[in-house]
Amino acid sequence: MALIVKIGGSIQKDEKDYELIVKKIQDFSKKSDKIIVVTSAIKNVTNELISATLNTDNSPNIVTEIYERHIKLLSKLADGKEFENSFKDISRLSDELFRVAWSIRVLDEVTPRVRDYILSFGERMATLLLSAILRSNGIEAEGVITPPFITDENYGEANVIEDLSKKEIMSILENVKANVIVLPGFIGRTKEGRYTTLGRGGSDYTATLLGKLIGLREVRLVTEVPGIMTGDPKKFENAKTITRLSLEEAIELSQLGAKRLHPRTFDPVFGSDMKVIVESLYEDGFTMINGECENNDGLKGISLLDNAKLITVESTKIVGKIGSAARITNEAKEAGVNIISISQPASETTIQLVVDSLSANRLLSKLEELKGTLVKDIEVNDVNIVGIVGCGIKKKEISTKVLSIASSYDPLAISRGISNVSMTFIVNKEEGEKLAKELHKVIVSG
Ligand SMILES: Nc1ncnc2c1ncn2[C@@H]1O[C@H](COP(=O)(O)OP(=O)(O)O)[C@@H](O)[C@H]1O
Ligand SMILES: N[C@@H](CC(=O)OP(=O)(O)O)C(=O)O
Repeated sequence: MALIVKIGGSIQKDEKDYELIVKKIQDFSKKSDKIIVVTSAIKNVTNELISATLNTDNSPNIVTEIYERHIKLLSKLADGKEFENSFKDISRLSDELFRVAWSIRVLDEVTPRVRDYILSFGERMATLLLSAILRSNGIEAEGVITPPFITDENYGEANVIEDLSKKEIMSILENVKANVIVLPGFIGRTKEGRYTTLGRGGSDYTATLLGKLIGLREVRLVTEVPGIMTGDPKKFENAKTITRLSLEEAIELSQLGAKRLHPRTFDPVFGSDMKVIVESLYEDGFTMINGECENNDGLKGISLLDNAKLITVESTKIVGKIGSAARITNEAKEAGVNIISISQPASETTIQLVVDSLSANRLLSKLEELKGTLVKDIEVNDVNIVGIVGCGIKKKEISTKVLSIASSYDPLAISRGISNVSMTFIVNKEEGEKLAKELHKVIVSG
């Protein structure tokens, strides 16, 4: 039976990492006759390519540095004919990237389509590098740099057209005879062949969606942390690995930002018996995601989003007026701003939206235009979003405990997530970390 193994960007930074990746693929090869490796861009490359699109003056320097990093790794980890051939392939791709970098420098303009084209080089170069390293270590591997998915033209967050993508993938599988196939995560292309991206963290989603389309039972997401943990280990010192998550819990945690997973990572698992395992390259420990809530499930994990704004739109003109909320949310759509949370009291005198701080100004300038007609006042507050996830929260004694802790932080809004397995609290910016840490203590102490 084939297996999908996703290799994250966090674990592709130096020679040692690649030695461990080779070993991991060799171990999997003993158990599976076909391995589909999905790779992310190497560490930090997507961020650097994004910065090239934002600082166009510096873009040729940024892409030169990216090229040199790939070649340095290749020269350390591949030799002879393998080095020569892959050096040529990576250089050819980099020439193309370099030409685009110069074009955006001259034009000083980057459309969403060009941005995705530029980002696509990260995963494509990583595919060439990783497959060359695997071959140099005696693994029969082939890299295919054409994205496996056909998508719509929603650049930056493209939607996969599943039936066309399935045909594409089946034809790749038929044509590639090697035991190990390396494919680029995160990217797709339109029917016309233009590059698209699936959204940040999209390689995890590539892996699970490939699993669904091929009909596989197991997808492994290999990263730098030993699974999905009770909290981000960089923020919560005593965070522990969560051994098992039901599908609903995993969906809630990924939506709330855990392990920087793409929010749709677990959608493909619905209605299938596929299990997803998140594991570390460096240490033991993993999280298994599959199945439904179990009776003894308690609280599992916490997330803290610490860069959000609460926008309160006030007006008596909203009261009882059909379509008011739609007008306001439409402004967000027009401004290209994702609404993280939305609420309205039954008196209908306010509508509250929580959005990412970085995009808040775009929405605010649109809402200002409604002043005098639909909107009377607009208030803006810096807030944190604290989410707690676990099937156990369905139990009254557990939800009461969580609510009693949260109530002492005077939450501005409280909401519940899918199948009732999460609670989210919007609190003032200064309170978020304290509340998250107190709730995390409850999770860790069991
Ligand atoms: N609940 C969590 N469990 C594990 N890691 C988390 C969690 N929340 C945030 N993270 C962060 O996610 C990082 C791994 O995600 P990412 O850098 O995207 O890995 P990769 O590149 O391997 O996909 C970790 O270093 C960790 O700091
Ligand atoms: N390289 C893309 C896609 C991805 O999933 O990366 P990673 O596996 O390193 O999170 C990003 O940074 O968004």
